[in-house]
Amino acid sequence: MASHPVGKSLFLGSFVHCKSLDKIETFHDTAVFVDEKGVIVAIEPQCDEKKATESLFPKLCWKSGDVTIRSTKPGQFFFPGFIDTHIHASQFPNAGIFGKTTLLEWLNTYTFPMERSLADLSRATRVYTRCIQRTLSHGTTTASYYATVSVPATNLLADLCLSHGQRAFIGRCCMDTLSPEDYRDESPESGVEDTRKTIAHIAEIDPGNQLITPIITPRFAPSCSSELMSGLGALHKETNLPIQTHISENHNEIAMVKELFPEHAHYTAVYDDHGLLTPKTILAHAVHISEEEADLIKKREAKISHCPASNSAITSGAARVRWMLNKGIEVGLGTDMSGGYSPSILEAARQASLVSRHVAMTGDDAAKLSIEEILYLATKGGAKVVGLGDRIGGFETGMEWDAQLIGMGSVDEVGGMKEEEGPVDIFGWESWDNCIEKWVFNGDDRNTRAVWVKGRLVHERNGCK
Ligand SMILES: Nc1nc2[nH]cnc2c(=O)[nH]1
Ligand SMILES: [Zn+2]
Repeated sequence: MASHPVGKSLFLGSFVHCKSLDKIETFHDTAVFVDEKGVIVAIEPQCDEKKATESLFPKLCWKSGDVTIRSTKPGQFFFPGFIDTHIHASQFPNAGIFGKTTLLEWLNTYTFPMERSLADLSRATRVYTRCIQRTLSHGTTTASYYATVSVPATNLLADLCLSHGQRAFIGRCCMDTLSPEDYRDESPESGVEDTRKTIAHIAEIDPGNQLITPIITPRFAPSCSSELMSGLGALHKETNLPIQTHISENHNEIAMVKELFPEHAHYTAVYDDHGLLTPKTILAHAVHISEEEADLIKKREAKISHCPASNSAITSGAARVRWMLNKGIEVGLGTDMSGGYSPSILEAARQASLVSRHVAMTGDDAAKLSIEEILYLATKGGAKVVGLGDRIGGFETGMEWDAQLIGMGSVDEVGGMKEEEGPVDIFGWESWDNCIEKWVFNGDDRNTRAVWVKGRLVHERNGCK
């Protein structure tokens, strides 16, 4: 549970964030002042606790007793919270289970049965609680979630994200065809009506969508009738709520779309022709989109969630992220758990690096993504994909404090490292850039010492302050 009420906070020490796609900015001996709404109200360089409290507090009309102070220790730095632009909370128990399947077999074998079983709310409570705890512990401060077809279970996911303090987009999964008879919407009309029920529930629990926002979620074109997609397109037009779906993940899926929707120019056009391709649309995967489709996505200002671990695990393919970025398409990272085996966006970032190297090995050396680029996709890029680019993803005055404290234990000559200090060996001679690289490729949730969303402490690793 979100353990602390939000008060004023002062964060001191070292901060790292992505200034742009190709630039990481590191600042030390800095003070970041966060007000009771979780908003960064001042950033002061060359500032220690004494200067902050004696000179800056009076300017902000802050009293020392009202402020929680957190300082980095050697080897620690604050980093923006990760944004998972595509994750299925309802598939969490299946993480790591995919055998040799590819998408359509994987859906029928593992995925639909698990999702259907969460109509049992006690089971859903266990699964969703653990999913939220686990993603928070990996530094995911914002997640765009698929839930299930069930309205009560989807609303429960919204309740749990709110109570644990995780920023989330909550999608009731819409599908009315080509899915199990007992796990689908009864009709296009009921699919839209049930989506409205989740929208109404979220309006009740979080009016103003401070933390939780509904997201219109047609599962993917093969499992949605044209009527359902039109209804959801109209719902988007009426509410201006965001949309998420899957696109062009797998060759058999694409062939199916061609067969089911022969009158549309291509897969992307199916969504466009139903009013579902907009600046507020998140398209997961886009592994096999054509030049023409990418140009249409750019024209509509729709966004792409790149899910590299999933694309390798269920053998979907290698998305051409450099090509998308060169076209000016906004791209973020998704775990796509449990197509992806891991709830960690750090893992997604390193897999994005490796997948880009596989694309490079097919002849386009420029395809390789740098550390700066993958961390940008994990934070600022993701923030833009979910429509929160002006609020989260970096440390700037006016932005909200969604952050994680990263710590890497040093290898001392006598005792070595304590287990809880994490899996990254730091010898003390590395540059800051090298430390960040080592964190990205060797780090895990043991390095994520604490996590805040909108100024509230939502996770703290035991025994590792
Ligand atoms: N990866 C993935 N692709 C999908 N396409 C339709 N449903 C799904 C899903 O649950 N996961
Ligand atoms: Zn997915």
